[in-house]
Amino acid sequence: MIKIGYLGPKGTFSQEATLRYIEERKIEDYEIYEYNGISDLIFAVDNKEIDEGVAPIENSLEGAVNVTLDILAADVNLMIKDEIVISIVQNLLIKKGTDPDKIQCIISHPQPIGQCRKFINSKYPNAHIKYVYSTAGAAEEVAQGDGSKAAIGSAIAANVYGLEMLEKGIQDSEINATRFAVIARNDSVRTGNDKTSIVFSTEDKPGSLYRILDIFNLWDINMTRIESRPAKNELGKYIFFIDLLGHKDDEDLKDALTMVKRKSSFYKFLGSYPIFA
Ligand SMILES: O=C(O)C(=O)C[C@]1(C(=O)O)C=C[C@@H](O)C=C1
Repeated sequence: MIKIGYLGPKGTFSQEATLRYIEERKIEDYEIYEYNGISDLIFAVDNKEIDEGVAPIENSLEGAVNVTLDILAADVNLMIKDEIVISIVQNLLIKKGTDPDKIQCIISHPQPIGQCRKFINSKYPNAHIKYVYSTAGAAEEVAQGDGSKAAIGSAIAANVYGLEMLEKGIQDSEINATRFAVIARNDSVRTGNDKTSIVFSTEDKPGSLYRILDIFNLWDINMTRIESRPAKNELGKYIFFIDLLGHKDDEDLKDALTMVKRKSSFYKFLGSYPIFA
């Protein structure tokens, strides 16, 4: 039996991604666990409370989910064993029967607030913005409120908390997708259609990042993502997250990673896993 966790409460996009993962990978024997924050979720995998955590890692409009990247790089020794991509439609949710003109506060997770920046600025430029841990948590708060608050979240959350969808599809672009990483204590075996994630930092010398990227060029390895985050020890120092096509057991990728490890001042392997089709 696999214990799978996600960012709750019910009605989050993380729940949708988790159900999609279970269906896609035909997982039959499982138990579901809900967490109030992404960090709680990842630490629950680390301390073996659960086996796998489905955590958002990047969104096509708002970019990286920093908390997921930072914890994977610095705080745990876990791996990505799978990925799921779902389309995200954001809606403005209000308490049923309340006056939309009375909205003074918009509540959501920071990612959806960022995904709906244009909508908020044009329609509710004076609203107070309140950040909470998840879209479903925001919906729950609106359901319990006096009608002065609106949440940004999914149609499922509207349903779960009995809210009205005042405006549908309010994200800045119709194309909006979030990639979730399935975080576990081990990664996955080679399927022939895989991706590999690593994080590293380079020495503070001219051309050091270039020399690492050139390894992928020489081995003809396709890079699908590069993201930098502060190294957190000094302003101007960074760590780099890179996704590559291939599996750690592919000869070329294995050789390339050995070289990267040698040329970097910090290196951590984050897992090989099947590409979400
Ligand atoms: O709040 C939720 O519904 C979540 O599942 C979190 C989260 C995120 O952190 O990116 C997941 C997908 C969407 O991009 C918006 C919010």
